[in-house]
Amino acid sequence: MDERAASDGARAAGDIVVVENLVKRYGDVVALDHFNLAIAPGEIFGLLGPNGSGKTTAINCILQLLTYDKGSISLFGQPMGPTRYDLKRMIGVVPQNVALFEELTVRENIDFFCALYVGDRRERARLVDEAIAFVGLEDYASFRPRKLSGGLLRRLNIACGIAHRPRLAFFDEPTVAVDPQSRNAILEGIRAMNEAGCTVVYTSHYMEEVEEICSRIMIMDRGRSVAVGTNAELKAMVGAGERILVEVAALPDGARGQLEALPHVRRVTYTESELVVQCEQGAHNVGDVLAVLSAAGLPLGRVYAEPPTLNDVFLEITGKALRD
Ligand SMILES: Nc1ncnc2c1ncn2[C@@H]1O[C@H](COP(=O)(O)OP(=O)(O)OP(=O)(O)O)[C@@H](O)[C@H]1O
Repeated sequence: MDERAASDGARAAGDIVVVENLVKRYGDVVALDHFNLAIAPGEIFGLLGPNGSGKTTAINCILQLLTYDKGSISLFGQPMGPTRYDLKRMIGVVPQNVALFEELTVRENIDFFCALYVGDRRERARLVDEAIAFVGLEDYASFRPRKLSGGLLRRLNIACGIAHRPRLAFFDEPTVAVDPQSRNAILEGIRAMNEAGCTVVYTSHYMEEVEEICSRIMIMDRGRSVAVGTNAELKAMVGAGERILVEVAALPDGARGQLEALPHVRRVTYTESELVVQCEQGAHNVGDVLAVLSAAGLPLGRVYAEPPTLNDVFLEITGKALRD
């Protein structure tokens, strides 16, 4: 992995994806607003942002599926353009919406997409077998898509996108509406692909997934990058620490004021019998919080502390939650 100053997302020599000052408008809507992105070979790079933040638009511009108003894109160190089939051949795409042929079986669907890249029939048969095994669809190879559950369809969609063994693969929200078993299979598959040398760009609005598999993460909002770094760097960037949650039937103003006055407390919220105390990084305030509540004579329910999440980072930077 490269040693760039991770928080600024600046480009480095040898980057496999470089996007500079990309602007994309749909009429009056600015979907990408001077968007910059730099990804090193070997990364699993996460694009995390709420619905409408511009993730799909960014990917579709990079792939030249959309025209854009301004900016430049290079892939594998070369300028990308609509007719750069030499570069497109090295790319795999798993689109957000499942795109398959209903009249073809699982194996035939994968073979169809793989044949767009690989002419040799024998080599293709091997690649298709590997892709089927890779997504765990061995028992369904002769099924037609209508016989498959949502999770299995997603796995087939992935196999179609990666059977030709791309050097760079884009996954656009591949786990939306899938069961936990398929979700795990998808994430494990992406990890295995990456370990075999494929650079991965992964979009999601699920922070847990991005935290789990990505080497670096860009947080997007309103068509812009608002922060870039490793999971730990992003959390350190905003100084968010543990969050203490306490079930308590009431929170009198006096107790609230005392909690807010504790030295490392950043924010106190109370809704529907749940008190949430957001602390600064490195602060361990559970004892202090409980002391205030006990002194106020408040009977407590469950008490637990959570480490900071990327939602806390998003909240600190944008003032709103990643998922409303
Ligand atoms: N074809 C289109 N015509 C008009 N506006 C569009 C079109 N596609 C996207 N947009 C708008 O551009 C912005 C970015 O959308 P985009 O789909 O790229 O976001 P996203 O982060 O991928 O969201 P999601 O997670 O919902 O896919 C949004 O405001 C969206 O409404």
